[in-house]
Amino acid sequence: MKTIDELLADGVAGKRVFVRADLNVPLDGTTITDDGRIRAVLPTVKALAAAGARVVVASHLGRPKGAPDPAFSLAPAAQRIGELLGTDVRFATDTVGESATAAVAALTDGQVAVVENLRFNAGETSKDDAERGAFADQLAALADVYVGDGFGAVHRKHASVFDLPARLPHYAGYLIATEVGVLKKLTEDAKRPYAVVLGGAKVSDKLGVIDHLLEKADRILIGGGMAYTFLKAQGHEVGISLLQEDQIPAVQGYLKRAAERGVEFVLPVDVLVSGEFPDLKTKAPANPTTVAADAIPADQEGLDIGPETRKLYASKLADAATVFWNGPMGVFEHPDYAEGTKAVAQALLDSSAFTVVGGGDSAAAVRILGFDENAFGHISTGGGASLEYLEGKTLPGLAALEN
Ligand SMILES: Nc1ncnc2c1ncn2[C@@H]1O[C@H](COP(=O)(O)OP(=O)(O)OP(=O)(O)O)[C@@H](O)[C@H]1O
Ligand SMILES: O=C(O)[C@H](O)COP(=O)(O)O
Repeated sequence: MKTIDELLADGVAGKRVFVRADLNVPLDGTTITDDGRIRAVLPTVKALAAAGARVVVASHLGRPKGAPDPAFSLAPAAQRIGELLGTDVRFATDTVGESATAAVAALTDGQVAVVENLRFNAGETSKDDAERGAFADQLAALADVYVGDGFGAVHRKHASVFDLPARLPHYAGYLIATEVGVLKKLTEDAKRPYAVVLGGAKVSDKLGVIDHLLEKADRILIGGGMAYTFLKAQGHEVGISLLQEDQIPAVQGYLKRAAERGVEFVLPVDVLVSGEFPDLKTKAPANPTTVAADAIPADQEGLDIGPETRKLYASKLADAATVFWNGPMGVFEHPDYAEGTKAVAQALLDSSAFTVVGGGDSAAAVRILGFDENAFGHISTGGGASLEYLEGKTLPGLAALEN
């Protein structure tokens, strides 16, 4: 993989450089609640701008349906980049249309433009190679060089991640180089005991990694939305909790293999439940009830791990030498459901393990809950991406940079 340092050494002054970032940040309306992913790509943007490149930053945000949707505009992210750089940043109100073409044409050496959400275009995420390719052609017209630095999206075979680098000279940015360096160490040389904590909401995306982790980890702790598919697989009722029904046989297989291999699977023993999802805007008191994990009422939803589970998980992490954590333990955005995530973060800090926290929401949770991000070994900007890397899968966005 060629890195941005080689590009800088060759000289980029006057060249239009397309930076594929992951600016998929959590938003409360138009307010960014955690700008970690924006700060993570700044070293690349700054270095290019300082070298006189005309920088075109592009990203997805959320999962709009292939058409413009103001709720997913990148405008707040563009503004934040400008604030952090201390310069004016142009914002194009489309991705490859008139506004983008004009914004890029108006760039002078060292200036930065941000184009609108890549996923406002159906071609970005299309499964059809030709449709994706056609969109990649339009993106390619905006630039002379491609720098891949959206680590959080490298597991997506999307036009800007996979097809565009094939059309332009391409390099890996600083963030991708750092992320890959740390995760490589984890796959090749994890000190034992190696504990993995999995939670979050993108359950179907993330269950598959367990198959691989059964070969690598000594302990697997399950929380967040993922826990309920495991509890159901053990024969417990989970009420209206998040459930991946079609994965139950696979999960039963994981539990069986773990027992055979001596890998310890740790599941919640108690959970916080409620009849309704909390209001994340008003943060009105949710008054959850604590119930045993095998006694979730039919009309209730599990939204955080309970106090006994918090203690149990802390004890299972205390003597670990390596911990990889992906996915919050509960709906941490609401204070009544943040204790499980806080307890795991604290346990990581209390242990002397090398700790890697992976995932946009997990990293945001750590910072929003007031922990010092520098106290962790590494905070990865990629959730699904870091898990698929650990699985040993070929990631389209990395493969494209290697070719
Ligand atoms: N029990 C639960 N029920 C529903 N949602 C939950 C539950 N526990 C956690 N969540 C939600 O999971 C979300 C984060 O999950 P996600 O899988 O996206 O994490 P991530 O890996 O850190 O992020 P990403 O994959 O986007 O980088 C949070 O918004 C949180 O509210
Ligand atoms: O949040 C993430 O994990 C990345 O930004 C990728 O987003 P996606 O899961 O919507 O592709």
